[in-house]
Amino acid sequence: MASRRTVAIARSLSAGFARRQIICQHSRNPWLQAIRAISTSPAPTSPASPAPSEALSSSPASPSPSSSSTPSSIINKRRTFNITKADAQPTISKHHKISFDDKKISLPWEEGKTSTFQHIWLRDHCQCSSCMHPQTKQRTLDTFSLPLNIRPSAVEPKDEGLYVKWRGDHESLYSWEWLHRHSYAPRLEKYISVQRKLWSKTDLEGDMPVVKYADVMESDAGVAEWTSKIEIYGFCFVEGVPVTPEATKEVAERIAHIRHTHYGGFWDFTADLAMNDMAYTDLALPAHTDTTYFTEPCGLQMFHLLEFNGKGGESLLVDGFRAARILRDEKPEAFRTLSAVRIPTHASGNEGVSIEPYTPFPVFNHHPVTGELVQVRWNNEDRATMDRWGEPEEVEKFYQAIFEWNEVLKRADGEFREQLVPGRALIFDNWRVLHGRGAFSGHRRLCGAYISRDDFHSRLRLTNYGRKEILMGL
Ligand SMILES: C[N+](C)(C)CCCC[C@H](N)C(=O)O
Ligand SMILES: O=C(O)CCC(=O)C(=O)O
Ligand SMILES: [Fe+2]
Repeated sequence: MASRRTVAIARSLSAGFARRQIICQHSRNPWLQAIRAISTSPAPTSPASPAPSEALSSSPASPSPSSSSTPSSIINKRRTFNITKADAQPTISKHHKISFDDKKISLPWEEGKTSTFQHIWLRDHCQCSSCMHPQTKQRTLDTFSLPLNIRPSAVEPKDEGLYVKWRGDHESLYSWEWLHRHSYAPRLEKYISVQRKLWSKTDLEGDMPVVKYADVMESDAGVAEWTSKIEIYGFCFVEGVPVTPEATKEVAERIAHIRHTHYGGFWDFTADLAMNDMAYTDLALPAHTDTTYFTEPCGLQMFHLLEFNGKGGESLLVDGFRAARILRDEKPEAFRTLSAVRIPTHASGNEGVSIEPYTPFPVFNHHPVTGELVQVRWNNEDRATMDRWGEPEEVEKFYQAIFEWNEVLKRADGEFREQLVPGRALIFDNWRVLHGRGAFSGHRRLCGAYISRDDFHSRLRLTNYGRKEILMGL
């Protein structure tokens, strides 16, 4: 645990060349203190480079058994998953005075903590309609017209919030809730958000994420339920979808516009190699995530089986975040390797298409500040030639790691298998859940679409928390 500013220089296992990354851990800032650069940490031999288990301790990939209870915010009591705040409206202390010096304002909260805000920061974040465009919510204030040493001439608590009169006469009013929410010194973590449920096959028995077509089509409350289930479980079925590509497309578009790729927008395909990709064959596809060859892989993927007259073709889902946690716990070395080694990928089966990301990415991608696992990218079929290594041992180490990862992915208790059926569409989070299908014979027609992660996230938050709540957090 870093008690002062620590700079850890981690030599990563990157395929190709020795990269150096500087990871700063600043003890006084709880946000930065959480920095755990898993993806670049060397073996946990020095105290400055935490073991993965420690580093992921607050992440969705590793809820500790004791903290796995579902927050009340996501219990589906009323069909929507409204956020609830741990606290009532924040109030300012009656016994302590708001004060300011030449640098900052100090705000003592009733709960006993005191937030300090520097003047330049506060003035720059003025919420008034001449500093922030009331319709576009963009900053219209010319930040650079402010004196860097700006100071208030008066500060006063009002019912609605903190009133500040600035030298030079501008007036600002910041609501208590906004101030509490954005307190950075210290950060006041009071707001709960959706927590994921990592699942095994048996966890899903009796707890299957399903929504009704009519609910999703009729109201945003239906979409709130749908998107939150996708967020919590990493996938969700939609029951009762009319068996046409048109109706399926409309369902997908209840979340957001479709992401076009070289496969088109909304796709509708059979095993005819219309596109040169194994998806368009009757071959088996082991668990994978799609579009690992994009700089930003598609966020959601939807499938709806329209026709099937044959044998086999069963679908497979595996919770990649749960599998990552298992690997981290059982084979930490493999987990570290796959958090660091960058795997080149490509899509080049089709004439006129040769796609690769701007840089190769590792299998496990972590939030750069919190260290939490945010994205799994894994498609062994689309892995390109790996011809950039440091030490020769890195090659063996890499193969060891992907063999161990493959073994975890193929454990029966993590595999949820189900035959898709017309009328029951499947949507899943392609950054978390891996999918596959068995080999098949006969005629099989599948349609579906991709949706970008950011568009999904926007819809998830707006339908579940409401615009007012979202804007307050910006
Ligand atoms: C979904 N759709 C049939 C359009 C394409 C499937 C693409 C599969 C590809 N190998 C990948 O991993 O991206
Ligand atoms: O055929 C299927 O069920 C899925 C194929 C696949 O992985 C894909 O289209 O991305
Ligand atoms: Fe796929």
